[in-house]
Amino acid sequence: MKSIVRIVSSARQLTPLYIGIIIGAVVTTATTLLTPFLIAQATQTVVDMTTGSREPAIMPLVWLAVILLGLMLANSVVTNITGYMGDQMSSRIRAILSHNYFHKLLRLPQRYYDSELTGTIISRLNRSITSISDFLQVFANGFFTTMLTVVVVLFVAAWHSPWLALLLIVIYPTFVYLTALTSRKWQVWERKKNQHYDIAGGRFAEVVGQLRVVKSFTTERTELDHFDQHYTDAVSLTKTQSRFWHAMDVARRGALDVVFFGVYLIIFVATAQGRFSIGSMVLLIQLIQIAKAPVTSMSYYVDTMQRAVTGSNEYFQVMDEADEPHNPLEAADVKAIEWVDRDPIVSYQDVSFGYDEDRLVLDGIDLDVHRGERIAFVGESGGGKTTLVNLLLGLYAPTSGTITVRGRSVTELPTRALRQQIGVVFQDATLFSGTVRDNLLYGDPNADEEALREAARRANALDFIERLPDGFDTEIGERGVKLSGGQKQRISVARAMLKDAPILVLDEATSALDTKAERQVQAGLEELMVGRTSLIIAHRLSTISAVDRIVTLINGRIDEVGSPAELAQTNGIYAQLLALQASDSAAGRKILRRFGIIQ
Ligand SMILES: Nc1ncnc2c1ncn2[C@@H]1O[C@H](COP(=O)(O)OP(=O)(O)OP(=O)(O)O)[C@@H](O)[C@H]1O
Repeated sequence: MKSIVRIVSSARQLTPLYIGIIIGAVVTTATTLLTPFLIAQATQTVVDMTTGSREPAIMPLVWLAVILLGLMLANSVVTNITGYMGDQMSSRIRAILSHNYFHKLLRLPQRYYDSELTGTIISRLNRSITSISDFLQVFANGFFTTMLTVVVVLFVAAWHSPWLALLLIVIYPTFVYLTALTSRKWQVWERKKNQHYDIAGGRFAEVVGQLRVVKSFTTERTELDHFDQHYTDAVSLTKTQSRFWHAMDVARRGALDVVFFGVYLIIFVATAQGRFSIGSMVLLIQLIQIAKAPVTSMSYYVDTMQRAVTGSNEYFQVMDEADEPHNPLEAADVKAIEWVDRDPIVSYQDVSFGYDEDRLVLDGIDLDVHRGERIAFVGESGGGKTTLVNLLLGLYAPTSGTITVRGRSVTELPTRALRQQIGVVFQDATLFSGTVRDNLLYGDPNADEEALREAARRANALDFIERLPDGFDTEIGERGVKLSGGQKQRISVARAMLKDAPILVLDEATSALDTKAERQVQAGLEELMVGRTSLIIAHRLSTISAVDRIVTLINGRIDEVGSPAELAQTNGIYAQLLALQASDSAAGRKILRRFGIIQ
């Protein structure tokens, strides 16, 4: 319940709508509640006229009918105005909650995503937000109406008979108590069901995103079976959950029916004994009918509320995760940062790091990268090359030691300012759906047509872009599926070119390309590296033969640092890999593969 209060207060700007809906609901209820009084009045008038205790006349009855019409019309209008406000509230609350959730996800550290599936994150968002907005709408429309109805019915009942009122007073809390008793158990099942939906949803998104892999391994059936299993489990949990809920509901309503039996009995007997007039009887019966509605719809309220409680708990579980140390959405005043532009531009000082507490991936790394230098990392696959770069980008903080960029510690720099200094070309050219232009503008949203063309030209991409059906405006599909590997890479090189950062990280992708495509991408990369400091994660010995220095890593430690010519002579990893590449033996290829040098 606390979490629902948190949700409502996090959307405080909707207060006028909340109030409008409450007022609307109260007016609607008032018009509904006045109707029985008028009908009772009309009934009594007719009875009095037919029994001769009043002069027969049409006009009083016409007036009563006209007032009834007025009430009904008012009811229709106000109901619809309230409905309109309810729609507004629910869509705005959806917008606010979704914004906050996405905003939060963009601020969460990389570590959070290491153990979460994208599909799970999405299905959790949809479920929690739908349940919360549904509840708020039901609550705003229903709660105050119910309270008002209950109060009016109790007063009118007490006016006629204290026993009647007493019976009714017992009903409401008993019903709420019985419902709450079953609710806790219901929620446990609901959480379990949601876990199944989340796992299935997570896998679903992963499979759809990598359908080529699934098709090539012909695992469609297995994937579908796993998916179905989660839904089958959820269905069987629902059976138990729903059977329990409805059995309890029968018990609750049964108890209620007994009480109403008593209420009706009192009314009938009292009227027969002449203690209530016919008009009073008609009034009371109608009011009891109205009073019954909130009690029976209470199950629905509680049901919606339960979903909202579970949903909002899940929502806040994400919202309460710790952010990245520096909010990457904060517009950092890059100009205000005092960079120390002396050599080295990047420095690792005794840096150690492990993703898990008990295993170091990097151990005591000391390395200075000089301005304008090209430096390549060579090491066994899983040896920590990407991790070195992850730390540089501030995606993870070193366990110990310091990394500086332009003289400033990475962990102390605003994330935005740090990442604006570093351009990255990822191994799997990570493009987005949309046009070629959209993807290039990702590097610099303000780039003009000329700048786009120039970057594309230098990245060796202009020719093929111009041959695309709509040139720069060609849609490239999800993650760029409509382009070849080499084309995607060249666009991602052009994108990095437009970002124009002084430091470059190249996670070499050329190993996945054929020789021609590799040459084209390599030419683009050469252009990109001009005038920048480049850190290259090497997957090809040929492409790193021209770097300034090579760093070899063994077991998370630096083994050797030197120029390609120097290292070719030392009999270290690099020299051995060169020799293996020349020999072309099967054993040699295996080792090269281990070093990620060949596929
Ligand atoms: N997000 C992560 N969570 C836990 N462990 C990780 C994570 N990323 C990498 N590792 C582990 O850290 C080690 C170093 O990984 P890293 O990606 O830095 O290697 P690499 O040298 O870049 O490998 P490759 O050349 O194959 O890309 C590996 O043992 C890997 O299993």
